[in-house]
Amino acid sequence: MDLMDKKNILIGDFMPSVAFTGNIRVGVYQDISEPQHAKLKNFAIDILKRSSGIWVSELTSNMDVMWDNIESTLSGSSSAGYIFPLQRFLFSFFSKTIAGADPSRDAKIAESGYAMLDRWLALQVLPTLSIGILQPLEEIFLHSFAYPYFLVSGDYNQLYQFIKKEGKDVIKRGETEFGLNEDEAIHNLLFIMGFNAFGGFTIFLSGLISKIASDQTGLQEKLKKEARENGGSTLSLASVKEMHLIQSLVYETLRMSPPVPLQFGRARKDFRLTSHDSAFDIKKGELLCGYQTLVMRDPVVFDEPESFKPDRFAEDPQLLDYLYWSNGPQTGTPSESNKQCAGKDFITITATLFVAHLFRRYDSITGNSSSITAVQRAK
Ligand code: HEM
Repeated sequence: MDLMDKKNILIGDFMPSVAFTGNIRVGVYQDISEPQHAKLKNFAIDILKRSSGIWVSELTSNMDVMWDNIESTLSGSSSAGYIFPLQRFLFSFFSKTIAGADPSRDAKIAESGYAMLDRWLALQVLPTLSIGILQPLEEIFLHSFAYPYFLVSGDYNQLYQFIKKEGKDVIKRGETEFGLNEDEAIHNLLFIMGFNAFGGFTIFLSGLISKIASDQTGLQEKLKKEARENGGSTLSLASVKEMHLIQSLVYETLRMSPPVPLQFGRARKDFRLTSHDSAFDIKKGELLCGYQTLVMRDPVVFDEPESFKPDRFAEDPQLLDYLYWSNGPQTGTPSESNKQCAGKDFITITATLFVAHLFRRYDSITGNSSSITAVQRAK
């Protein structure tokens, strides 16, 4: 971090208006040199630690709602789209674990909270997203201007009021233990919950479900065996330590398809950037972009880098030093002195439990990148 300044460049040199976050620059946009970054990062890390007691029970109960929903659609149709059921599950799960707020206490939020977040997210990232429309039309019509906040202000205000009312305990801790004011605590909570957690997991888990559901190599049998023979009769955070193949599958999915593939940094000073075989002179103030999808397919590090090998990391755990999806190595520790994802460990644990729970519930699932076409309940 002594080389790179991360101020205001989460998604490149374009930054959405701070109106989207209550006119506050939330922690993710702050560089470690800014005093507020440490408070906000420690707040985020603390939230996760404190919710560890309810994490697994909330995860499994909300997942059951999601799978029930998908099964009920499948009972009357040949396929069931899973993106919206997945997002409903994520919204409810993260509201409770991150903000301590129960959506079932607010009918409108319980019904549409996930869609409100989708609209709020879309307007912020659309100017930087490639959605594959014929060029130059995409540049002209989608990427040439920032979208105004007023289009989603109604949604955001409702989410704000929901967190303010139902997330009182977490907000109070932000105030008393991390020196935040009420507004800073709420807007940062909403950002962590909505942008980082909900946004990141929507991309990550849809990719993971798709990979598993479309597999033709016999992987499901192996995952099922491990999920049922290890980790105790009730899943817990500790179960993950006994599920080496499922964990490795999760890492391999993050290696091949990092949910946040681009990372940006502005050079604090002149320096020389070296790779295995080249060197580049970087000038102070230049904006660098790291493309994780390429970095994590480095043939010098990874054997057959373009092949998806679910047991790759179980076979060679030292490769975790080169797994960078969280803006730092998987063996690193997120802290106030770096910009590594605060949720790094919870994310891989959560995804491992997601797969373990799936194979305790089902013998097999079939589907593609958006739909489930068949499930077979565990016999
Ligand atoms: C699959 C889900 C997730 C992915 C892929 C992901 C990925 C990332 C990445 C790549 C960054 C660095 C961004 C940058 O500065 O360029 C980041 C930062 C961050 N993430 Fe995550 N994240 C996920 C979920 C979460 C969750 C559940 C939390 C909950 C606490 C979280 C909290 C944060 C925070 C607070 C930062 C900013 C760190 C800082 O300012 O030092 N993320 N995340």
